Amino acid sequence: MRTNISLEEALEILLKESNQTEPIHVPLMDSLGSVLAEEILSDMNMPPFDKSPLDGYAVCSEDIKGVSKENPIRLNVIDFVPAGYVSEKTISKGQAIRIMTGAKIPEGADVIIRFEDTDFTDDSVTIYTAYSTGSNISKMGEDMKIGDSVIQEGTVIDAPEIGILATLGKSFVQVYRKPRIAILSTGDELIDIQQPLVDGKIRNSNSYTVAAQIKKVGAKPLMLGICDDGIDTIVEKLKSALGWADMIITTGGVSVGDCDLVKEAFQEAGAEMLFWRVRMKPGTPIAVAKYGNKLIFGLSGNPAAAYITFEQFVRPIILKQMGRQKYKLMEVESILENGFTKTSSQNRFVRAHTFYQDGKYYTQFPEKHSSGVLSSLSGTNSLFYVPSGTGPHEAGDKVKVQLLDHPEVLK
Ligand SMILES: Nc1nc2c(c(=O)[nH]1)N[C@H]1C(S)=C(S)[C@@H](COP(=O)(O)OP(=O)(O)OC[C@H]3O[C@@H](n4cnc5c(N)ncnc54)[C@H](O)[C@@H]3O)O[C@H]1N2
Ligand code: MOO
Ligand SMILES: [Mg+2]
Repeated sequence: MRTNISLEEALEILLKESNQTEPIHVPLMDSLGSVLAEEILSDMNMPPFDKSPLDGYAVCSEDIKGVSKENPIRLNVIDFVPAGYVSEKTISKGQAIRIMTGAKIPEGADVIIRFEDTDFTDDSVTIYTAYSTGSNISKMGEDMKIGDSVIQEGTVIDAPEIGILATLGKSFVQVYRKPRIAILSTGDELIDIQQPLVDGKIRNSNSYTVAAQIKKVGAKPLMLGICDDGIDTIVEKLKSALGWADMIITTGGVSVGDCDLVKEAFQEAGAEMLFWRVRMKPGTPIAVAKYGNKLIFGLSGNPAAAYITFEQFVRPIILKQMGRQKYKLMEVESILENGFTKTSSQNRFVRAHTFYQDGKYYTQFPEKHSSGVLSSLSGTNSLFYVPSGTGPHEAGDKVKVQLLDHPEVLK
């Protein structure tokens, strides 16, 4: 087992040990946010027929050659065709068909003239401008042609992709499966959130925070609840979860305390330790093991440490497993709104709120930022990164900030 490794080493080990899930077929609407595991070829032309992009009149360009305001032409209107219908008439010399946006162009017509450029009665239309052949016609296949590769494998399915797949009639789509992730909170001091507080105990918040983080990344959390600090209980819970979970996340019990037996439990359950302790604050005592191709993360019990190490290590691994090619948090240069008085001997992540104004990012951070404090995480959307050996920082300093939850992760 490696110990006291750098952030970069930890991430490198994890990325090497993580595998993409297998492709599965899911109903179209369940594919939102997943990565497409197939190339989508169009098996149709879109639009499937030449269609009108305007409400107006379908005419033949020959008929309106040379017309002008001074020399207009009057055509007989022989039919009316709304979208969704097909005119059975063919336009001959001197004739026009009243047509609505989205309707198929009638036989014999090669130009559409919008209402605003005509004068019309029930059975005639007067045209004052000449248009060349093909004007105002949406050609068959102008959006997609048969055989076009319209969505590449590896694309993250967002609303436009859902629309394209719907256009092509795909009610099921092949995507990389969302990993199932078991969450176990360890600690004799923990009680369920429905329980009243008892002296010496606290409610289990970590399971909920981590489950929410997993959901936000797009994977499937399953809370195993609370488990005491006894090694046998932890091993039993781990073994049962290893049967169905793709990944297990535990919180608590990874430091050096007498009751911190989670690392030992990982090994007792048959897993091989990959590393313990990363040179970062908060979250130093993170422990990671592997069981076959499944990763088991032992996050610190301190709520902010668990939250931040999830963002640094678990989130990119889940994204990679789901087939994402971009899984790193977006990092920007930002101007500090308040000072940070600490010098840091460790790489430190400070919870922060970052906003964008007039072309620049600005960052503020709350007063309370110790790893046991959860409340001040509310409203934060970023992490101010203080590399070891740097600081203190003054208001106005330009610093590096990681944006959590940035839409960039979607692509
Ligand atoms: N002698 C040393 N003591 C500690 C060190 C050290 O290096 N030497 N490291 C400290 C650091 S840093 C951290 S971080 C914590 C990590 O502790 P553990 O991962 O072992 O976690 P626990 O001891 O179980 O709990 C820590 C803290 O978090 C609370 N907790 C635990 N689970 C939950 C939960 N599900 N929901 C809410 N809060 C939870 C727990 O009650 C403790 O207060 O170790 C330091 N100690
Ligand atoms: O690593 Mo701990 O989370 O610093 O307090
Ligand atoms: Mg402990």
